[in-house]
Amino acid sequence: MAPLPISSIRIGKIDDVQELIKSKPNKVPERFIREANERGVLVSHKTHLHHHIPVVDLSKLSKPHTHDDFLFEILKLSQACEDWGFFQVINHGIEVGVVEDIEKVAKEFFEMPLEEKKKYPMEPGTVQGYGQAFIFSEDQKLDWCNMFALGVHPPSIRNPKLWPSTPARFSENLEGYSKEIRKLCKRLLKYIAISLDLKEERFEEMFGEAVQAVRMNYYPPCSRPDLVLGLSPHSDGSALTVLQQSKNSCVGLQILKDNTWVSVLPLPNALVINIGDTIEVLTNGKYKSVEHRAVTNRERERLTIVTFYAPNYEVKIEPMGELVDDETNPCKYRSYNHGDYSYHYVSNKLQGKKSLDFAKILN
Ligand SMILES: COC(=O)C(/C=C/C1=C(C)CCCC1(C)C)=C/O[C@H]1C=C(C)C(=O)O1
Ligand SMILES: O=C(O)CCC(=O)C(=O)O
Ligand SMILES: [Fe+2]
Repeated sequence: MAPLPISSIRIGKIDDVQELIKSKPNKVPERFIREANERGVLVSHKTHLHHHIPVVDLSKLSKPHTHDDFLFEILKLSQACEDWGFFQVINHGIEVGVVEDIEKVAKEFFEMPLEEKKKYPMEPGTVQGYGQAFIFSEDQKLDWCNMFALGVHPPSIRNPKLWPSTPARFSENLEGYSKEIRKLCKRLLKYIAISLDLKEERFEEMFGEAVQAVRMNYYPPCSRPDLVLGLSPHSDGSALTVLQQSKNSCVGLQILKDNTWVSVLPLPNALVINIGDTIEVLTNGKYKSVEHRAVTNRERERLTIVTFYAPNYEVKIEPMGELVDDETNPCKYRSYNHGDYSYHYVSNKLQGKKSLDFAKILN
């Protein structure tokens, strides 16, 4: 995917939030302060409600005791994808060591001095490297977050200069982790296909050599979490996203459910999965990519490791014939090439579900 034309992008000075809190722990610069309506008290008493999004036990799908157990879990999965766009998976089969190892190097990376991290810069108009993504103007508000993003698969999307030499085991741990997450995504897509009454391999066959990218998000504590956002509201452009929260993580992820921001309570050893825009389009809107955001904490830092899994850039995306009916369920999205959607997604700021307007058929 070509970088955006840099000459036209002026993004102003971007303060590194980790450095900010070292020098002025109680100061929140104007550029981080959101308008009251953006901070998101959307509705009533339910705001800040902690909620367990649906929990899917993958061992009940891979090694069910009975066929009914299998069907019950598939039903849970399909309800989660339809009603929430989010679920947590437990008993996912990824070894604790693999999860711990990636968390360790991600943490060590963010703890390095700024000069070291700046060796891997996210240049304006690109999405890989260390910095803040999705900033396209000088007056755009900033998120209270430092990011480090890398394309992982296929190798052609990698920028090897951005793979850090320190921490020493960073690349090795990321390779091992990404292989496991890739296997998990393939399994999940298989179960999602079953839940839609499609043949198991439907997505895998369609996706070709799937694109996989990782983004590590580090949210330092903020003295005024009520004024800032850790990550602006957005839906993910991927097919599936896998989010790992660091061990004993505080709450931070919120999803928009019935016009209310609902906090997701981290569960030990679970991974959070969400449906991306691509599955929404493929299922003609049956499974939803749901808007979400991250908020910060006054005392505690938070680290998340996020994998975006998507079809190959060459793949044509459109609602699947099996899920469209001209009479009862007409096509809601046009067809497009996933590479074009990726380009569109990364050329625009995070703004709720606006990116998906690219594909919507407006009546
Ligand atoms: C900061 O990056 C993102 O938030 C992001 C980008 C992912 C990507 C890379 C880091 C390098 C390779 C390209 C790709 C765009 C996948 C989000 O990813 C979403 C957005 C789309 C579209 C997608 O497929 O995943
Ligand atoms: O860090 C989080 O809780 C949310 C991250 C996220 O939504 C993303 O990286 O796309
Ligand atoms: Fe996201």
